[in-house]
Amino acid sequence: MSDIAEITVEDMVIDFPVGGGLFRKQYLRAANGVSLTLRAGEALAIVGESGSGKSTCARAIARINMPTSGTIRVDGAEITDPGFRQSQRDYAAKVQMIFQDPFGSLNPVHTIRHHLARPIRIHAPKLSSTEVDERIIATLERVGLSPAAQTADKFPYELSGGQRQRVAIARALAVGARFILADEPISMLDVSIRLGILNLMDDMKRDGIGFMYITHDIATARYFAERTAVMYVGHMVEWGESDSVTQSPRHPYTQLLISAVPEAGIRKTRERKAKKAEIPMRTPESRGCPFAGRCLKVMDRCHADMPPITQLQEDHYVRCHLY
Ligand SMILES: Nc1ncnc2c1ncn2[C@@H]1O[C@H](COP(=O)(O)OP(=O)(O)OP(=O)(O)O)[C@@H](O)[C@H]1O
Repeated sequence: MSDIAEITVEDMVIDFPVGGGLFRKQYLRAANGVSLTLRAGEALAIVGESGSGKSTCARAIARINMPTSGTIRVDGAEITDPGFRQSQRDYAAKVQMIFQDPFGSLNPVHTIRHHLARPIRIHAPKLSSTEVDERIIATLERVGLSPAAQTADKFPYELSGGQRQRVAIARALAVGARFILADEPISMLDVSIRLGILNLMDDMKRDGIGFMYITHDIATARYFAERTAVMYVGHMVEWGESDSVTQSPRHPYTQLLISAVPEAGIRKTRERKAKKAEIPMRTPESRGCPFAGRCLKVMDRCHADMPPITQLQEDHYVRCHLY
């Protein structure tokens, strides 16, 4: 299977059934009209609070969730199309997810060697035992876990959180991942080691790996990702080049996220500018801007109509009736 250059999501909607009666099912709309592109060698950060649909979108790209509508294309070929040529196994090798809790995805009774050998054998059954071992050692070295031979013989509990996340990254690389969907990969790690993981992933971009970097933290999005998309309850509200989105945020929700970032040397966060309100649950029947209930600049039409997309700069877009 050839390398993937681009994964494009267009107008993706994902509904989950959440109850209702026999004749009238109720659905939660976890993603609505999501369109984004992941490119080899680049990172796209998806930023938003809990429940904004970030993981749901990543799971759809990993083919764990099926979109209700919309398309996901890999170099132009639609992955939900029955004629899609790549097998599920090939695709799973090239597009891998890593998660917040690296310990959760590692079995405490097996060594790191076992954790890497198993997926390599599944995805490359023709390799000899020596070749499998060589690949394990090379990959552990690639992610900075040296001496690799010693690390390979360790059990997950003998590694720090940061080292475990490196093992998770190694496992993705070992089977030939070209895109990594990283779901809050540093949020459970000690602050002192977060930067090391971000730098490793940054380094991997130079080898052509593309990232979807899911985070609550817009400050790290700017540090690591070339492009940033801000999501609120299933909707992309602002997106584009990370510097532009984070330095000139235009959507009131992006402005709120930025205002919550503590400035260097200042302990207190700046005053948050938004109404206190419950994060709404969207359904297929919901109308208007999802942020209307919290927005200080809300207008009548915000409750009635979803704002159209406005292009602010070459690579900076917003969905807000103010523009
Ligand atoms: N399988 C499911 N069935 C029903 N609802 C779901 C399912 N998966 C996700 N949801 C709902 O979809 C919405 C989006 O969830 P999702 O996990 O994608 O958000 P998130 O932005 O990744 O949040 P977090 O940062 O907490 O991981 C939430 O309201 C969640 O409860």
